[in-house]
Amino acid sequence: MSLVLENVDKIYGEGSRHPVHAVRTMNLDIADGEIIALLGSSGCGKTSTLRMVAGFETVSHGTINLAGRRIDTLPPARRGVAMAFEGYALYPPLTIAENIGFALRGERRDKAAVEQEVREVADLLEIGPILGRKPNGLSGGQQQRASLARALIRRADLHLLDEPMGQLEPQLRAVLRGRVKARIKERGYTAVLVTHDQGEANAMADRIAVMEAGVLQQFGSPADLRERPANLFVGTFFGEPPMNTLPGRATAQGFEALDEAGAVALRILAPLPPGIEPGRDVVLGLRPHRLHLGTGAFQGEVVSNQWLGDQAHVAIEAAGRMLIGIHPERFGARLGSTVPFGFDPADLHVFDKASGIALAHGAVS
Ligand SMILES: Nc1ncnc2c1ncn2[C@@H]1O[C@H](COP(=O)(O)OP(=O)(O)OP(=O)(O)O)[C@@H](O)[C@H]1O
Repeated sequence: MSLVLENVDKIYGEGSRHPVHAVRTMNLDIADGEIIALLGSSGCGKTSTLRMVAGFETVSHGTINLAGRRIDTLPPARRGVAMAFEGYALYPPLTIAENIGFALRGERRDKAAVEQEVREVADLLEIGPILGRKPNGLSGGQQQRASLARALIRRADLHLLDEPMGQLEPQLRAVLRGRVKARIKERGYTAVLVTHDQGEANAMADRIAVMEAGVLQQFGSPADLRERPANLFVGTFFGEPPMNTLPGRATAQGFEALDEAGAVALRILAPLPPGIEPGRDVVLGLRPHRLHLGTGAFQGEVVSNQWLGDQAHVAIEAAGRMLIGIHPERFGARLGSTVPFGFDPADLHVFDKASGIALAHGAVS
């Protein structure tokens, strides 16, 4: 069901001497059947946001609506929300199967049908063999999957998943991401996933809400965030390795990238995108896979050259800055050697230097 957060704030200790403003004027409009991820570094406010939706934290200001009904004033049990939370305890006296099936209790379902559904969701999460065991003595990863199974088995208006696979090994996590996503989509659930792992957000979410310091920076599809980052924070936070950045200035002929002393280090000849006037202080952004190594108008010194098995990551020092380029094959250049490099100005992202707001993507046509 659709979930709408309107002007939501979370202030811990409001009115006290040291209030913490954890979430600031958050607006999110999530469509029925959509999976979204709240993505950001530790302390950015994603868990606080999720806990307000679940009802474990009060909303300081603003409203939350689920399926057109206001829920922020309701107790958690009446919100129609299923949750898998880090440390969201399983009941110790019950077996894992009973813990998972417990969620279906109120639904007056046939016992055999419940058992079959428990078995199915347990197989999906690779915990079939531990269904008869009690939570104590199980690994963190097993308990986490049981908690996730308990949430996924419920037909709720909304599913909230807080770092649901954080304790699993990378390989298992990669397999389960796909399965969990398929299950959510098959059932038409709406889900909010909290993660600090952009790989997970990319793999599972239709849209990603990037947060920093309690503020929503951008809410868009993974492709939007990659190709049209709203600001310099999203540009450098999202994408691996991070976007290269070059402080510079717009000129009548294009852009000048400046070194740390403020001297012109690179001249990029290109017509200015509309809305950017000569003299504007900017930061130019270039994704590493758009930096061409071994060819181009510029020169840089190789400071590292790593072959990752399927691509090379090469760091070069140019314009007094460190730039990273991705090369699809081994790049045969020694450390300390000087190599040509270049890029298409159409691949540049241009940000306003003072505010960080994006001015243009694909600097020229
Ligand atoms: N109960 C609380 N009382 C006071 N401050 C809190 C409380 N819970 C969280 N905070 C603060 O609110 C801010 C946001 O925390 P939150 O847990 O929402 O971030 P997060 O992005 O989920 O981080 P993490 O990934 O580490 O869980 C942080 O500064 C945190 O210290």
